[in-house]
Amino acid sequence: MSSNLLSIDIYLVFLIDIHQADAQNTAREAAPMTQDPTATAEHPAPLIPARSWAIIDSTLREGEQFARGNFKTDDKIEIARALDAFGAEFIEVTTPMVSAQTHADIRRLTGLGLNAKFLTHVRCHMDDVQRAVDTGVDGLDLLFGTSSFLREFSHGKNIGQIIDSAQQVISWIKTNHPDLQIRFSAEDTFRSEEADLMAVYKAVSDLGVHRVGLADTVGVATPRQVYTLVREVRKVIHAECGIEFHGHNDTGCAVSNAYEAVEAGATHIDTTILGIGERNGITPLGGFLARMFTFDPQGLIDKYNLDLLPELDRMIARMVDLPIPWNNYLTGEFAYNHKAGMHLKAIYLNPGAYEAIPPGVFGVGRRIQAASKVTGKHAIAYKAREMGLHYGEDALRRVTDHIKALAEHDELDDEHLETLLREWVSA
Ligand SMILES: CC(=O)SCCNC(=O)CCNC(=O)[C@H](O)C(C)(C)COP(=O)(O)OP(=O)(O)OC[C@H]1O[C@@H](n2cnc3c(N)ncnc32)[C@H](O)[C@@H]1OP(=O)(O)O
Ligand SMILES: O=C(O)CCC(=O)C(=O)O
Ligand SMILES: [Mg+2]
Repeated sequence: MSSNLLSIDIYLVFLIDIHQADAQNTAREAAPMTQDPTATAEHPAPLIPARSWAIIDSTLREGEQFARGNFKTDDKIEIARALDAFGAEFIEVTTPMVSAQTHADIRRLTGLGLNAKFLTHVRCHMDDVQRAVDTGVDGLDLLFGTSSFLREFSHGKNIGQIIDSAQQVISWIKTNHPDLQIRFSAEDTFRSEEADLMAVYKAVSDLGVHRVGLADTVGVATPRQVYTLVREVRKVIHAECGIEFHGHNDTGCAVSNAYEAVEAGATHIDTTILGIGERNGITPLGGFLARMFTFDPQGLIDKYNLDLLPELDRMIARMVDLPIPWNNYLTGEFAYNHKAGMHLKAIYLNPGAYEAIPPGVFGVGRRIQAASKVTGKHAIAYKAREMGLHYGEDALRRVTDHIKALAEHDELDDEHLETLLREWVSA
């Protein structure tokens, strides 16, 4: 055989280089956030620290409103345990008003002794709240639609009546169940009048709710609108009152909108695993984490067991009997597929050249697709070296061109490429 065998040492050094580059990529620091009092010159604060926001995962509430979300008791327990193992701070469950079985399931879930706090999503109505308080949840997520659409076609109440109901319900909870967290959300926030919203948010904040919610119920808000409104709401509520954002994905902005909400000061973001929910769903857990990872990698690594994300996505895909989308954030089949020659040259030297987030952190691997018409000589040389083969410059050019020409007509898989490279050397 005429090729020089690449020694195992060189091969290992090469692999280690890739892993070191991954680690550097993970630990790279984002721009400093000047208003963070803990920041120092040596340890500048990340742009958006992960400790400034929490996840309210609503797979067991919004996710039950997904076309194929019909979770049985055992499914709910599996989902809750998996979210808890992942480190989700809050788990939102459906209202106990749905059925006696749902009521019993919530009690079962809250009895599991998990670290995550359970919240149940209920209408702003005494019947619902009284049914919810004996389920063992940590908090109640109240809502009332404030847009003219929902005032006219859903519940028929005006803003004054909404505030009166909120007062009755919130006062009752605070008097009778002072340990419960209370959140009040203005459903369809982004199609509501700003003056109405401010009146409602100020009233419920004065009544002592722990969080107010902004809901982009039909997925119509733009990132700039979300940013602006969160800032405005901040001005009328008490300093200790949190802000939650819930965003649908009808116009493809659910992740961007959640990010803008956090940037503007939101403290809680609603997500579901794989983004399942009414219509085409809400902010997906994985997509939101991918977005936020780039600002504070270490903060996310400290807060969550990120490498469990693929298991969460697989679990929900199995339960709703759908595949994980091929282009899903982080866990899609091709989310870390590298193919073009110019990319492959750089990726072998440092994966960070074409990856914003190291896949290993989220428990996924990358795929190098070296055999295609868009490949290049560096990729072929690397692939050959992995196999212990070495080509001179002319031979490398020729074998590369041969592979490119073949790939114009045929799909070449790894096995085919390896056979071809081996035969080329011994020919
Ligand atoms: C955008 C969202 O995702 S909001 C959350 C949606 N979640 C759900 O709907 C939970 C699942 N729902 C259910 O199981 C049922 O709809 C129930 C048990 C809540 C109510 O069932 P029903 O009594 O049969 O009423 P139905 O669902 O047909 O109508 C909704 C009722 O809620 C009322 N309503 C709507 N929003 C609110 C609110 N925020 N606060 C109080 N009442 C409300 C409506 O006025 C209507 O009551 P009405 O018949 O007295 O006018
Ligand atoms: O309660 C909320 O804030 C959100 C309710 C909801 O699912 C929505 O408005 O889309
Ligand atoms: Mg929703």
